[in-house]
Amino acid sequence: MTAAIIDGAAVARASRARTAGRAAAFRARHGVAPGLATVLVGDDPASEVYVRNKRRAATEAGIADFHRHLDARSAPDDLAGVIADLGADHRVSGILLQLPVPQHLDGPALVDLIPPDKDVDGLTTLSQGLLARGLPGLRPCTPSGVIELLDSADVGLAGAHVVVVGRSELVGKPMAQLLLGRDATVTIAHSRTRNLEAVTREADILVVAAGRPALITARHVKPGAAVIDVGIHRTSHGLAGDVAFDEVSAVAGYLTPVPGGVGPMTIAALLSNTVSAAEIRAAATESTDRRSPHHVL
Ligand SMILES: Nc1nc2c(c(=O)[nH]1)N[C@@H](CN(C=O)c1ccc(C(=O)N[C@@H](CCC(=O)O)C(=O)O)cc1)CN2
Repeated sequence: MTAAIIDGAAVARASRARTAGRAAAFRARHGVAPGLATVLVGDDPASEVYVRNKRRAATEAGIADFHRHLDARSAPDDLAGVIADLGADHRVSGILLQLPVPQHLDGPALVDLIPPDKDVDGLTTLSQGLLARGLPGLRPCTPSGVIELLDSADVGLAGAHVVVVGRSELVGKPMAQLLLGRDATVTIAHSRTRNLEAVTREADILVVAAGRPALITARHVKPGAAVIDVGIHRTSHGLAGDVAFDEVSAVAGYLTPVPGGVGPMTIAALLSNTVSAAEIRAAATESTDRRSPHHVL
């Protein structure tokens, strides 16, 4: 068997085109574009690439760019001030703090300073709680992108056994919650899981976000399973994922490549969340205006 390769770059392009249409409609109706603020602290080269790509994709989709770049030695208060300013700025629909932040800063605490209605990364404690409760809210980008990839390939989720390898706040945990919301049977495996191979071989769908290059080999995969590789590593041979692509493609039914798989979907989901945040805020403002005494008169 040779796996069908799920082309994340193509699915992301289609998603971004839909988002651009929504951004144009928003602008036509409200006279202002949705705005995305990217906050980068320090000069980690990979983070610089990701933020540059996010800003370029946002601009191409008709989303206004509000970027802040802070020195690696910035104090927590400096960052808190920047986030507060962006939170109060009506032109800014969404704010993201690029992760990881330098070690002396508390990333989760800083993320929690982002106002919930501008949390386009879906990473604040409130957004994650809403997701866990199945309530409406902005969802984390990479897990949303994975769901969109699976849907694009018509891989059924309801009743499927999905094994998620990795338990990070960024991917593993919210991934499991989103899958539960789609009626999948979900197992989370992690670095302390015994006999990983036996666990992953049970999966109809295997989502790997372990942060270890080539962790998943052909032996870990049930024939015909869908394998989604969230990992991204810069190796001497170029970019690679958590999945040994060549050998797994001989066993799996579906497989995502690295690059060109989940990564582009993360950015597509971010843009979609940004326009959603703008739409939700505008609708809330309109309904407040309708209830104000001026409109009654
Ligand atoms: N605030 C956040 N920080 C981080 C997130 C996140 O979702 N929010 N995720 C990752 C990194 N990330 C987004 O920031 C990200 C990673 C990879 C890609 C991507 O498009 N990858 C390309 C290859 C690009 C390259 O490196 O040359 C691909 O896989 O094809 C986009 C976004 C950690 N931090």
